[in-house]
Amino acid sequence: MCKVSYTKKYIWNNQRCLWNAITKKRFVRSSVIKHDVTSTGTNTVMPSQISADQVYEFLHSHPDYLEHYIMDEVELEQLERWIIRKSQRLKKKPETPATKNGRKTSLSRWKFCVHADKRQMLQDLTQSLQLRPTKNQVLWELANCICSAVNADGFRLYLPDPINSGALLHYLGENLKGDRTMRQKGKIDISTYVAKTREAVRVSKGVNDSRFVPDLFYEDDVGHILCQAVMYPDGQLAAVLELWRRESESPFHEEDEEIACSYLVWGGIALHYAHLYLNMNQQRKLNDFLLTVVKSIFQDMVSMDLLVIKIMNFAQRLVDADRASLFLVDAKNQELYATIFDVGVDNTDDNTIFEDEEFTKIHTTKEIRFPLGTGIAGQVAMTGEILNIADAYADSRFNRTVDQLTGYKTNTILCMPIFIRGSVIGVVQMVNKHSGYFTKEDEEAFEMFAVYCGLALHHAKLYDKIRRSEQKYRVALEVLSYHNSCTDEEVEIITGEMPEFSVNIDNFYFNPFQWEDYEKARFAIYMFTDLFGLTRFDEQSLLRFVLTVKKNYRRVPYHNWSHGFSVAHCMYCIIKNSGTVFRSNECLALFIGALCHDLDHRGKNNKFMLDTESPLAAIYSTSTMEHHHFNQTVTILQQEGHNIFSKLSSSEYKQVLSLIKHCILATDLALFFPNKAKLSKLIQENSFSWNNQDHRLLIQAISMTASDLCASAKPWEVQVETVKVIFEEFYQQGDAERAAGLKPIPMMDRFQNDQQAASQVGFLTGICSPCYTLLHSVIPETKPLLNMCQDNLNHWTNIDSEIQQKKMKKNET
Ligand SMILES: Nc1nc2c(ncn2[C@@H]2O[C@@H]3COP(=O)(O)O[C@H]3[C@H]2O)c(=O)[nH]1
Repeated sequence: MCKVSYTKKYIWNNQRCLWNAITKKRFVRSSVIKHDVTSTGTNTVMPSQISADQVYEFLHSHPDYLEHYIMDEVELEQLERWIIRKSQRLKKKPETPATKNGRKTSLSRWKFCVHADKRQMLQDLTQSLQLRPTKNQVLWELANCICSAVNADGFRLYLPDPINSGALLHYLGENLKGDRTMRQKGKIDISTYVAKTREAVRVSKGVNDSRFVPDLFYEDDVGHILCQAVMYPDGQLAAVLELWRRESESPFHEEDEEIACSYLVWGGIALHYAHLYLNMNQQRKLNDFLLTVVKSIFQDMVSMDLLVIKIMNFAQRLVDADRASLFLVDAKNQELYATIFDVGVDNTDDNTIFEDEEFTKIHTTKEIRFPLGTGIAGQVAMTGEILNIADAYADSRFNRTVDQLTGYKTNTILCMPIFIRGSVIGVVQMVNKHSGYFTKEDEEAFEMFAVYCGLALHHAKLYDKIRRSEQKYRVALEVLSYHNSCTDEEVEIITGEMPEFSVNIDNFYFNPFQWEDYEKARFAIYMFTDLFGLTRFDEQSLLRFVLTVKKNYRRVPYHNWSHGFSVAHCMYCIIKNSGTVFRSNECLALFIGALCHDLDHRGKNNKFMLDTESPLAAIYSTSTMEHHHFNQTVTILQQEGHNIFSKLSSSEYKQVLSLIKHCILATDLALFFPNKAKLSKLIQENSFSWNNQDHRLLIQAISMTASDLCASAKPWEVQVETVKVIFEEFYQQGDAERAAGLKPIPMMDRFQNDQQAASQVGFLTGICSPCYTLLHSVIPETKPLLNMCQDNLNHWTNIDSEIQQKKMKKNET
């Protein structure tokens, strides 16, 4: 007690002395300083003069005094500045460090160590992260730094076992080894203790510590241990660092612990940022990859299998697996079979894998097949749940036969189901993680890849289906074109000299009904030749074309070959009688357009197609049938030996085809009304011009409608004959509508046939008469059409009046 108070007093006295000597006066070694001391304490005895040598001597022989002084009086920042300055001086000029028991003291070693500058340490960490960007690498570097800073002889780094919670794995710089957890009669090893408590532990051999198992010194040579927890800033355990010194060295001190601690604080931050950096990097890579995958799904439609392999390859590198396989479900046989098996790691750069077709070795085999439910893959396929297996051979579900077959040893497995529309279509398997086991993060990343695998497979299946239906479509088209094309015999029949026609067909009064179908074909060929000659056209193609067109009109009551022919005939008369108003290619389009304008008509109108949701209406929502008629025209032209335009230049061909489309679409009565309004306006304003392309298109469209409705502009007998078949077709549509649960309009209802005359009056008044009036205004030579239409209208009006009178009389009686 007495000694203690003496020491305190002694220290206090000498502190005062030193304080004055160092801080109040200029301190020059070996010089004498005159010094007036003002006493502030009653016990103080101060020498009036003190030399620098004396101070130096004093401090040298009283290191404890110096330490107390520095601890009490020197600011931490000042202390750090000294340390840095000192370490920089030492870097330039190495000094022999002070030794204690033949080795550096902990504190001095820290000062000498280059890592005393923590900035340097952070730089080193960042650099190592760039070289090997893994979290474990940062920890490894950090451990090396601390080991060097506290002058430990070695260290062991333990990482939390991702699968076995609470257990640790020994990290050897590259890989993880074994389960570190050791338990013995309620005791655990040091690292597990530190992991659990997060307390730092300093212990030396021979010291019996009841907290740990006795075999804590795993190597004979290890004499002292300093074990500390490495934490993330969020308080999670990143690792446990176990530093050790040989038995011959001094034990770890509190300072060593503090040094390590200070490094660990910085290291924890570095680790946190490393984590962010890695995450960001990985996310960027992932985004780039997924973008490429999606692009590839839409662009490389044909190579979807390759895409699946690429996806797997990327996933494989992401989870660091040695092998990857894809098994597909064979639902019929309740089996799984390997389509992609044993894909090795591909080391190509992520950006190049999509350019390199031969990027990976792929073994595809159908020989690896096993029942659903067998093995890990079978289990996943059955349950649809992910399996992460740390030790395949210890798992009873593991199917060893595949290993026996391949000679490859499976240790760890990550197996994921692939779903398409809620059902498992296959499983993708990652085998043997290069270090340790597949983690929760691996599972999450892999899950997303399984989704993309599913997407790619789904697309592969869809494209396969499309390819197959394309082939089927081709076959169907071949069959169809065989049956829908004219035969050589048919061509033979109409080949040769055109017979002399006893009638003058160049007139609007011509009755198409009096001729047989073949004769109509002959007339059609004649009209074409008459209009265009045969110098620009191949005769054989023309024969085949006309005969095939004839064949492609269905045997419906009205919209049949007769109708097609009579419309072409009317157009022929318009062209013939209108002089040179239409240009050659326009005539070509008008005539061929008229001949083909109702190809493959089914006797039902556009509204019916829409109402009954026919596939045609799904393809063309407006002018449904007219689009189809044009398509049929093109299809016939494309058949072998049918292209009547083969001698035209490509620009002429394009122009004629585009005009044909315009002409055929114009036969949709829905388009007549706007066309009528436009042309009426032009005529009223007297601004119609044959030099204006739009006006020309307009009059072509009106000419098509006029030809299409020519039955109403024929002599009365022809009109009556035609109306019979028109209404028969209308009634058939009405019947079909009724059968489909729809209510037919009165005109199409066979039970309201007394409406025919009234309907004709309406039709001729509202549509036909305005059409021929307009046509007559622009092409006066079409006057007969207008006249006949007017005649027919008068007939129908009279008939309708009679019917109305009869009805009225009937009602009166
Ligand atoms: N009511 C009535 N409609 C007709 C007559 N002639 C043609 N049509 C209709 O007019 C339409 C013109 O285009 P489509 O040939 O497709 O179908 C035709 C028929 O629906 C007719 O004399 N009377």
